[in-house]
Amino acid sequence: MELHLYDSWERRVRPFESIVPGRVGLYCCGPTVYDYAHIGNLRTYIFEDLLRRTLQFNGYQVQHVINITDVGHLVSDADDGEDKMEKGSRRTGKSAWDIAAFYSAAFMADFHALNLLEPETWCRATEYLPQQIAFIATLEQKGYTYRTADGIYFDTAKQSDYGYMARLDRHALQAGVRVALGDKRSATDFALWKFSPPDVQRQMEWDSPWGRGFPGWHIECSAMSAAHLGSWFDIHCGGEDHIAVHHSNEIAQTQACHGTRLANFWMHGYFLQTGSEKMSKSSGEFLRLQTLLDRGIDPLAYRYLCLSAHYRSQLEFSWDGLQAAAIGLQRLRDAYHRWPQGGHVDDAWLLRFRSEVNNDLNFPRALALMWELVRSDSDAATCRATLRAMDDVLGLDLDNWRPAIVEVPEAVTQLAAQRQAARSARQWQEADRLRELIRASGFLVEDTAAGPALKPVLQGVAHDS
Ligand SMILES: Nc1ncnc2c1ncn2[C@@H]1O[C@H](COP(=O)(O)OP(=O)(O)OP(=O)(O)O)[C@@H](O)[C@H]1O
Ligand SMILES: [Zn+2]
Repeated sequence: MELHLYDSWERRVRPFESIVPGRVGLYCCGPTVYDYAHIGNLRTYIFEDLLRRTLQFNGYQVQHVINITDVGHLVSDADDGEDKMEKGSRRTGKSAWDIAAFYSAAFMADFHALNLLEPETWCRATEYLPQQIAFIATLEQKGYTYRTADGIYFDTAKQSDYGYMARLDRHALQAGVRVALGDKRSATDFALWKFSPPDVQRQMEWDSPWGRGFPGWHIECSAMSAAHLGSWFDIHCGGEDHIAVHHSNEIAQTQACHGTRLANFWMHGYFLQTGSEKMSKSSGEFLRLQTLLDRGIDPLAYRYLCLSAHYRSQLEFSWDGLQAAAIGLQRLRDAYHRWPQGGHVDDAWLLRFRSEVNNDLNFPRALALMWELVRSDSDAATCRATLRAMDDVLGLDLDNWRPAIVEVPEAVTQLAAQRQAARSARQWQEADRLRELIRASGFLVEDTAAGPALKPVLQGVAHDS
């Protein structure tokens, strides 16, 4: 099956063809580095990584760009809140520049722990001021901007199809608007350049033809994606919340400046939810990847969990779900490493796998197919080689996994010895009681030909079934 992807612009799954044969330009909106990423944010990057791996699996060379938002993302979409970076600076007592460096590094650590492929380019908004200023100047020349007391704004009334991707009803929106507009002419208008406030010293600010200040959040992505991929490239991604505002505004600016809607395909990852709410930094439970690590959960178990839900459906987080994913991953690793090396990929299985992932990244089905292979009576070496090929797309890094060396506590060793003695004396009930005590201490006893062996519960799960 040829690759088919859902395009939020057309709101349908359609065949994917790259603009330049064999090559794909992919731009993903990156983190705002004022705090740690939560695992909801990370779900979106996992989806984008799966997209990229699927493109590569289909033979495309992918030019992947991710930006780092280190200025201009205001706490409110209405352009009247504080810059998240300056707020983060107050919260931590460090400079905005320092927290940008600190949280970028933390983000990179999460990124690598999830086995996400390194993009060709990371770009920081603060390093692209000339490009953003030039973009705004062109919009001004073309008559799309106006000035207020606090900045330069984009005039959305100049575009009859503003907000098309979100199917925004601008008139209904305007009539129902409750927020103060300030000097804005319309609720959908957005800041391109904000002036530094006269009374507060900003840490991040620059000179511009309009006065000292800083760029709006949306302009950075239009300017940086165009700088690296041109003003018409293949795929632009982000989380579902970006459809209505951030991406609608990127499209509006680019249409005005370059006459394109920036990307041929617009793709969006749906939220990780806690209860009925989006996981977010400001509300609900804020779970970091480190929180999972602290509980002894492998980051790749979270990746596995994300594979089990389609990217266009919301995923409700639960510890039970994550634990089930950890067990599934461990069983897979055990199976993979039990099988001998030296086999050949079974093309028929791989073709079936391809048709699942090529069907708008249907990873839940691809995962099910992979389990069908694991449970099949195919030759073991062939299974290993085929699973290895599938893992190029799944990214579970099966090949590099090694069992952790876990030290068995002395008390557990003693319980195992007592159990062995009970077995020798044919005291089966006592032996079972001791087995349960050992399990409660986090270990399983396996009776092998060489005598009893102790394994940590998670590692031993595969043999339990
Ligand atoms: N709960 C979530 N599930 C999946 N993706 C999310 C979630 N929340 C945000 N995202 C996505 O994460 C990416 C990074 O967003 P960013 O760093 O700007 O955080 P944010 O949107 O400010 O997060 P928050 O709303 O928690 O403050 C974006 O693509 C965004 O759409
Ligand atoms: Zn963006």
